Amino acid sequence: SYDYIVVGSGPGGGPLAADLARAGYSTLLIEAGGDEGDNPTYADIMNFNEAANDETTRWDFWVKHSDDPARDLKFKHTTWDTGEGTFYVGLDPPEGAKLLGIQYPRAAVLGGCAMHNAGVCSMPADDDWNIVVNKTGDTSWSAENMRKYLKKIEKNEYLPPGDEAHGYDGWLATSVADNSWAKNDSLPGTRMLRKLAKLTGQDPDKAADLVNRDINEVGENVDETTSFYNMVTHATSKGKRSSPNNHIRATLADPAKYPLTVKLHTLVTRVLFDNATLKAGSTPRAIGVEVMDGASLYKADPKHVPGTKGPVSQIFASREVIVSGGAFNSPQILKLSGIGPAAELTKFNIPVVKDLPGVGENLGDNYEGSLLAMGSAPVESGLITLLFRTPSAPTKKRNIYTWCGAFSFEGFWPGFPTYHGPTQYTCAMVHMAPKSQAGSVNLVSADPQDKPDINFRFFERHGDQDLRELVEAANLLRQAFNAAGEPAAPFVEKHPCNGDTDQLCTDELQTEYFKLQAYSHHATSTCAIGGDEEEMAVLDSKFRVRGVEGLRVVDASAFPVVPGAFPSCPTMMLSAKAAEDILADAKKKKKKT
Ligand SMILES: Cc1cc2nc3c(=O)[nH]c(=O)nc-3n(C[C@H](O)[C@H](O)[C@H](O)COP(=O)(O)OP(=O)(O)OC[C@H]3O[C@@H](n4cnc5c(N)ncnc54)[C@H](O)[C@@H]3O)c2cc1C
Repeated sequence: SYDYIVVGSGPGGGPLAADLARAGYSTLLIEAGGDEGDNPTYADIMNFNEAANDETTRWDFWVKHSDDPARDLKFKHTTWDTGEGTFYVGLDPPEGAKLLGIQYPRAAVLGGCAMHNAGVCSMPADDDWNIVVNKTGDTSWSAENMRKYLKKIEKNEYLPPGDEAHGYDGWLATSVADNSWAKNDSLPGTRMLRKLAKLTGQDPDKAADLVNRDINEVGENVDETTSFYNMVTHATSKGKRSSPNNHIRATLADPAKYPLTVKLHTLVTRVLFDNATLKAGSTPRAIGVEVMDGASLYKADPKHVPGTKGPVSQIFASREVIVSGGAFNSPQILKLSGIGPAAELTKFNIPVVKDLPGVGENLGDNYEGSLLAMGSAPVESGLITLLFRTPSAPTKKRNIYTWCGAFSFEGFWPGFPTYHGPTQYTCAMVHMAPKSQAGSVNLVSADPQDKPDINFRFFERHGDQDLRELVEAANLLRQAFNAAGEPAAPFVEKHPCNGDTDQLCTDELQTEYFKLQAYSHHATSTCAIGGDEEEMAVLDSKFRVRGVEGLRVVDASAFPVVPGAFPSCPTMMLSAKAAEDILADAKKKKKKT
């Protein structure tokens, strides 16, 4: 038995387990994957695409983008199982191929998806934190207060010490790229940068300095500021990935001081409750978890061998169980444990412990799309990172995070990305603050090895508006391409408008393109924090599962709305906050006894 059991070692659960152990509590961290911290595919941040494709850790979720199968079949990276041990990706599958869906990779490994992601570290808009204050009245969620958690975890390697907005002694290294290329006026990329400056109301002569601006700065009207920035990554300045894996390992390195135990290759199948608390009129109390031991037991793992099971056992926690399986797995674990919409649980003969209709609902994600064009010659340039607001955005806040460079990024499928040749040039776009969070994660059975059914229902609510904003962004970015000048220009666009076949690049054509081809990889909000009066609230502001004792959810599923453009660093901040909240409760309980 342990004081705490944490399920899942990603940005939500990993740092939390380490922090609880560092506070002296015996903590068990259970992770379905292994530890690849020393594997260069994961340790070197530049290998992020290889990492996301790697079978060692990959969990494949095959998701839907809508309730309309015919619409989803038009997604050009729809993936099929050929039955011959290979995938077919595209619109014209071979006969007999079995439809899998749209790939949504996750990493089952110590450190979670922070071990295969690109490491982009970006603060959300203040409103994305403040919404929790507005919903729950808990002022500890104010953007101002949340900054202290970045300061606590960050080991900033890109600003001189003393910057009030940042931390320098934490476990999470942050760094930026060398953007000195922008000072070279003869580069095609620099000419594009200057053009983009003009298009977005910035001074072209200041662009070479602005590309070094701190994207995680604080200040007046930051969220309304259109500007170039330097992209921050959670990696060291030497290119080594920094993630919860580092914090966990550093904690394990001193077992005499920190009582942390990590159990790898273990699938948590459900949360256990004290039977005495399951009677009518009592509040159910979580007392532990049931686990199945073994690697590759979950069917999202491409290495899973059908029919394989592992020995099942029970592990107990004297204080609390914390579920941190991520936006797909946390709601699945809760539902398998009897916490979720009663009708869905009953359908699968799962005894209802607590009827909570919000579990697995409210799934949100940023819409992503890209403008890809082929130059006439390779485009010499570094990355241009720009945050801007498109004209029809309903608030004054910037709504697009874009990064442009000589790469291609068109979403996810087995073997992504496509290399289009040395002249490829892309502006990748993250559309922030999506106005629809109508997605869901639903059980397909009561079998914990099964993957759930995941449907994002893209553009279901206010979709026309979000699509308009994406088209506006593409129209603006397109104007910068040919500013590159010869020999890089002229460019032939591949999408959203296909320069080889489309006579006219209309807004209608682009709207249709983004509606069918948008993709995403920042899923959140399926066990959302909400106010006492909100029927769909799953958690209170202290991460406690409503109506249950001894159980919290701490990961990206707790955010009521998608936090800004990139959720990894915000989730690690949320984790640090959860540790503080849990330890404060533990202190209170100690005083009482
Ligand atoms: C390809 C890709 C690239 C990305 N790039 C970026 C980026 O550059 N910047 C950014 O900010 N965000 C990025 N993200 C998103 C970001 O990494 C996630 O939002 C973040 O990792 C979420 O953290 P989490 O703790 O909620 O979940 P996860 O990171 O998914 O961690 C959950 C952990 O729980 C484990 N687990 C799940 N179920 C069980 C179970 N039943 N038993 C035991 N263990 C279990 C999993 O194995 C996993 O390790 C990317 C995501 C992907 C997929």
